[in-house]
Amino acid sequence: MPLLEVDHLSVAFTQYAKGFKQDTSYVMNRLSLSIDKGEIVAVVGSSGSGKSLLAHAILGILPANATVTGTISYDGMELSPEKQADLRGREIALVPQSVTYLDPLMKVGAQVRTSVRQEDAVTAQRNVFEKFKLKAGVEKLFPFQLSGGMTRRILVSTAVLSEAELIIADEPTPGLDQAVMNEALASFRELADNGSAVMLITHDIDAALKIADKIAVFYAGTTVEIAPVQDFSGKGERLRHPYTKALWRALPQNEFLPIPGSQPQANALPKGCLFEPRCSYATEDCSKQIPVARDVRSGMVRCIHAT
Ligand SMILES: Nc1ncnc2c1ncn2[C@@H]1O[C@H](COP(=O)(O)OP(=O)(O)OP(=O)(O)O)[C@@H](O)[C@H]1O
Ligand code: NI
Repeated sequence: MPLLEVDHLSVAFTQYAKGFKQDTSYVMNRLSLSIDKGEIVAVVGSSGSGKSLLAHAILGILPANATVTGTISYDGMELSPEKQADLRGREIALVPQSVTYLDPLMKVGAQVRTSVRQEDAVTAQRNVFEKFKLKAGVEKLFPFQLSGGMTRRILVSTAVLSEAELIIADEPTPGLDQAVMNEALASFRELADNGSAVMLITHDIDAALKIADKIAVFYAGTTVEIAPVQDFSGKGERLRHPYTKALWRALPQNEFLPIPGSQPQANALPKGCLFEPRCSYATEDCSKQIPVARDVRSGMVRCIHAT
């Protein structure tokens, strides 16, 4: 049984437009994803594809104007808002994408120690700070005295020390130098190897490939493919979805070929396959309806042509 199971999750936002008119945009559509204990699933996809929304939906911290349908189960139990509040920060830890999550009025050392479960919180905190090259004096600083990179290292330290069962890291590496970034990635791998489940949200496919077991590819609010990391090799022959293949070929070390066009906006989604307008393999059937998620070669794909 997976530790986390997201099934047919949809999120819509209702906003008041001019006058009393309501405007609803469907930003996440029937998204399914699961993570086992001991596993790292990397979530990749362009800006606005719904990665942070998924993280916030799992933690139960979406804004009040969001309407959610579908289910999120944790350890076999469907999550309710009460249950989410109970698990948050204890069993489920978030490394937030925004660095504004720290308490501005509390010194960072003390702040990080509130999530430590071990007996000697001070020693545990100091060891992790040292690992992430945060100097001895840093624990006495307030959040406003930190650089962006330092703040991110502190957020990662908090998650590492929490010993949470599920760690959701939303873009944890921007602003980190190569050595610290490798240290952070290694820490996530270590947490998984010790039995936690890790969701790593990132733009950095290279980083994802270094430590993840599976890669989930998001496009316009849904997963178009979930593939084992091993499938990201060669010319991408083993990948299932044309978008994933295109992402792989767009990497500098491969052909560096960009994909023409752009991801559709939530209020103007195509009727059929969301990638159809940009897909070089598209046929007439592709624009008829959204392809269902299918299991193909120990992965998942939403493309009627995938084999
Ligand atoms: N409170 C909100 N009201 C309306 N729309 C929202 C709200 N929050 C997010 N959205 C929309 O939901 C979509 C997905 O946003 P999300 O933050 O999940 O993207 P992302 O994949 O995390 O992007 P990035 O890589 O830039 O972090 C975007 O189109 C965004 O504009
Ligand atoms: Ni995001």
